Amino acid sequence: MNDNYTHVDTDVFYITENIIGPFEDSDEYEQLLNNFNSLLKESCNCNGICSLSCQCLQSSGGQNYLTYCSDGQKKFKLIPKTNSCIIECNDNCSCSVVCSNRVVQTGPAVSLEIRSCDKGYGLFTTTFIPSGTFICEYAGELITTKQATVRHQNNKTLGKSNYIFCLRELSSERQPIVTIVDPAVFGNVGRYINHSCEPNCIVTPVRCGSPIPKLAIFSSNDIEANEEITFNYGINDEVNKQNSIDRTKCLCKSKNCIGFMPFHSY
Ligand SMILES: C[S@@+](CC[C@H](N)C(=O)[O-])C[C@H]1O[C@@H](n2cnc3c(N)ncnc32)[C@H](O)[C@@H]1O
Repeated sequence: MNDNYTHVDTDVFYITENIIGPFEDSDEYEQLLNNFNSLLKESCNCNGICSLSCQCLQSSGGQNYLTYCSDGQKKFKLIPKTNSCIIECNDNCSCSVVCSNRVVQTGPAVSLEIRSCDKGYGLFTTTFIPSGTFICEYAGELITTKQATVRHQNNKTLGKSNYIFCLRELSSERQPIVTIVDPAVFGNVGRYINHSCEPNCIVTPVRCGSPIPKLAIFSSNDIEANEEITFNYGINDEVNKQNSIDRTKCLCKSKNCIGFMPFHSY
């Protein structure tokens, strides 16, 4: 993976991809570890560049990315879908490493910059980013719901910022799949992305050879140079709009701001 970013503070360790969180004596941890050490069952046996019959694209419910050329370079745009299942070709596939179904695994956009702002640090772009572009992964420690609850409570007690992100999906058998990432101490450049009630990015689960999805951040609008990269930390979370007691004030300054940060439950 091509990722040359570094952290500003020395007490944060740079990782380019998710790592497994601390050992815990629980079934949930055992399952998490098992998934972390497993390979995704989907792979393709295409030759060279994949076509629409590629098994990974078929398992994704169709094409994931549109390929286009800009400034003489091959670029990719996320194709919006009703089902958000994205399976990229991976190390177990026989296709070329430059097949057009490998985007998130190649690493973050190169124009990102960590800057100080009114929310602490924030992530900005130094150049224009078109809508549908892969920005970066939100990578950190993969933790259980129990660990997330403990860490969240500790952060609250100590007045520390919370970095934990919880992604909920439904499997094809309608079973809940929960992925929790904490980049507070071990994380990549994605940990600097702040929340906005009117964001310019979305988080999409993307599977690249592992059953555990990467939390991939894509632009949902065109983003101008020097604009801050944001996503909504609690989209579809109805609790969001409920009482504001004990909630962190939101500083996103958007005209649709609900006034406080999304509620966390794991
Ligand atoms: C994933 S981190 C984002 C980067 C962080 N600002 C930093 O300095 O490292 C999430 C934390 O940033 C702060 N934050 C993010 N979005 C915010 C917003 N819209 N309003 C206020 N604080 C925000 C909160 O402290 C939150 O717990």
